[in-house]
Amino acid sequence: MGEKFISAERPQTEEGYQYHIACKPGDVARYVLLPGDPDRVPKISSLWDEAREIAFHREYRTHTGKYKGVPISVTSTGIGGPSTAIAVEELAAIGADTFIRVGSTGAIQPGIEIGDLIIAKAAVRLEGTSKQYVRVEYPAVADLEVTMALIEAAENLGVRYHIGITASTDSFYLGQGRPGLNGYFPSFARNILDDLRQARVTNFEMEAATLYTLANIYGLRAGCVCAVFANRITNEFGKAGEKEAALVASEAVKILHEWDEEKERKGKKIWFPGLRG
Ligand SMILES: O=P(O)(O)O[C@H]1O[C@H](CO)[C@@H](O)[C@H]1O
Ligand SMILES: O=c1cc[nH]c(=O)[nH]1
Repeated sequence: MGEKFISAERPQTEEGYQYHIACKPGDVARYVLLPGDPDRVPKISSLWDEAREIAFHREYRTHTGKYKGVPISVTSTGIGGPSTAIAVEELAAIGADTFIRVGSTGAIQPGIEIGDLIIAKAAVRLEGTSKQYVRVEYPAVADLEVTMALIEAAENLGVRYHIGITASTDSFYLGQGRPGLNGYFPSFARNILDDLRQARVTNFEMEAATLYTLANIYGLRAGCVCAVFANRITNEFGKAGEKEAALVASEAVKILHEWDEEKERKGKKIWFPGLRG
């Protein structure tokens, strides 16, 4: 990437390499999948027709390739809002406009099993990053098209999925109602899980609220599909559903690409079921 940056306000090199993600214009597709874990990047891109590693800098690992002929990228965000906001800022600056978080999550409602998928139609903003962008009353909502494409992909693939509201936290332990070290569990943390469950929140994870808030502010599209690793009702934990989430997200990109072409042909701003055919 080189070490000479042309601005402190928006650090990038003359070629347009972004300071954190180490990618430049042309390196990523308009559709970018966003797992938290850098190890998930090659697992996701191995499901595509072709892929190559573009960069791996800090927590940001990027692969670009094609899925069923459609240009697609994946960049890991690392854990939490701050690093996710940086990923969105820098990916959008080099041409990405559609994001799908491919995460893991903890389910807090009955009837959701380890390995099931949860598609988040909205996110409770329990993280801090989005609050540095806009007032707390602003909603963190998913894009309608991306969410519909995720649902269609999950249906086509025949996987078990749920649609819900995720709560995105800055803390995996206290913030998600888990006791800390040596049983540290203050009263404000003890009730969080039950309060959110009563409000029909489906799950906990740590990035969707930041992603949705920034996407709406900037006029980008974002959605989220997560594999359930933790069942907070039965106290089970298992790393299942990762491949299914990656397939659903990749397939959703193919669907979105078709819908985007259909919109273009018909001069429409948004895809809706009646447009089909
Ligand atoms: O598996 P990823 O995508 O990292 O997502 C979840 O896993 C991490 C916590 O274990 C947090 O990033 C949370 O959101
Ligand atoms: O319980 C969980 C599992 C995965 N990711 C989270 O943030 N929480």
